[in-house]
Amino acid sequence: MIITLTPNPSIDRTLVVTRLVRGHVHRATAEHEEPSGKGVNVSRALTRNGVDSTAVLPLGGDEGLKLARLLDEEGVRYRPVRIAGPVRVNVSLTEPDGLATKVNSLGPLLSAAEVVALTGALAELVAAGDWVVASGSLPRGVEDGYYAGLAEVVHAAGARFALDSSGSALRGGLAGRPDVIKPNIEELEEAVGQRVTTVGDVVSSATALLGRGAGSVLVSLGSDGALLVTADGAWHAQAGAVEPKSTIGAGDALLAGFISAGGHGPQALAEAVAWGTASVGEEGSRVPVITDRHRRAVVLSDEPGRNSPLSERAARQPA
Ligand SMILES: Nc1ncnc2c1ncn2[C@@H]1O[C@H](COP(=O)(O)OP(=O)(O)OP(=O)(O)O)[C@@H](O)[C@H]1O
Ligand SMILES: O=P(O)(O)OC[C@@]1(O)O[C@H](CO)[C@@H](O)[C@@H]1O
Repeated sequence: MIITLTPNPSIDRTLVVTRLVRGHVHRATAEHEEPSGKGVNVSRALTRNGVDSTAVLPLGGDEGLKLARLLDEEGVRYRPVRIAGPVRVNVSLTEPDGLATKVNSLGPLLSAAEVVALTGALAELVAAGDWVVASGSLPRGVEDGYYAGLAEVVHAAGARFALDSSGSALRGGLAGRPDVIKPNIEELEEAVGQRVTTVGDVVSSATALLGRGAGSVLVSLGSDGALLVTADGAWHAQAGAVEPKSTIGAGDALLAGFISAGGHGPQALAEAVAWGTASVGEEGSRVPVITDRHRRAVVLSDEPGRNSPLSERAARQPA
């Protein structure tokens, strides 16, 4: 089974606006809400595509009740850990071209007992052969080394551990020797302290993270697809740039696809990119149904063109 753990889940509220102007009052032309947080999105994508998954998450307050109801509506299986503080609400302001401006709330402060209960809930569920995907920011009250400790619990049970986080939570998690990590370009740069502008830079930065404990590194590159870097080599997969409706949660869909296909090797990378590409065709944090059309669009290469510039970086260069 694939278990996800999201220490800081959210309700994602999307407000569609015609054009965002700083300092102005905006009237939403449409709005919707989804149950979210990175690991929750992974479980939702797996469930929507018929892959067995359980989401472990802290739930508190009226927002926690609402999140549970939204998960029930999507048929997502979850194991709630009751906490005193309310689940956060993250807001996205989305413009017609798909560009989203996002404000993520801090989330609740977890007590020491609540943190122990969260880890305990996972420890009870995990069994040999499972994958555990731990994702997202750590709420207040949870130490930077939390994901490393979680990795130890997972490995002791004979299961494998995937980590998708950022900043000090990601850096701290490397000590637990996660089997796979899934940074995007900014998270990769932040983890190695170096700017990344070409495919070659991605490979060398990801290789540095292998040296710091990661078993493999799946780097999401936005419209350039994704790179998988392991001790055995590097592979690139891409399905061609599309006009995105929303890229929120695309990285979560990518990771869901990768783990659903076994969590290692080039074929899992190709499946991951099919899921990531399908995701950008959905609004807000909605999760996609993956079809053979998405799979056929993926081009896999075992010789990534190292001098190729990253499109998202090139787009930001001064003219
Ligand atoms: N414009 C695009 N065209 C085609 N595919 C895209 C585009 N943007 C993203 N993708 C697909 O989605 C995957 C994940 O995207 P991205 O790199 O933006 O993830 P992310 O920053 O981790 O996202 P998030 O944190 O919001 O989940 C990419 O690896 C790619 O397969
Ligand atoms: O604040 P975190 O935990 O880093 O990220 C949370 C979040 O931005 O990630 C998901 C997209 O990946 C969203 O659904 C959610 O709002």
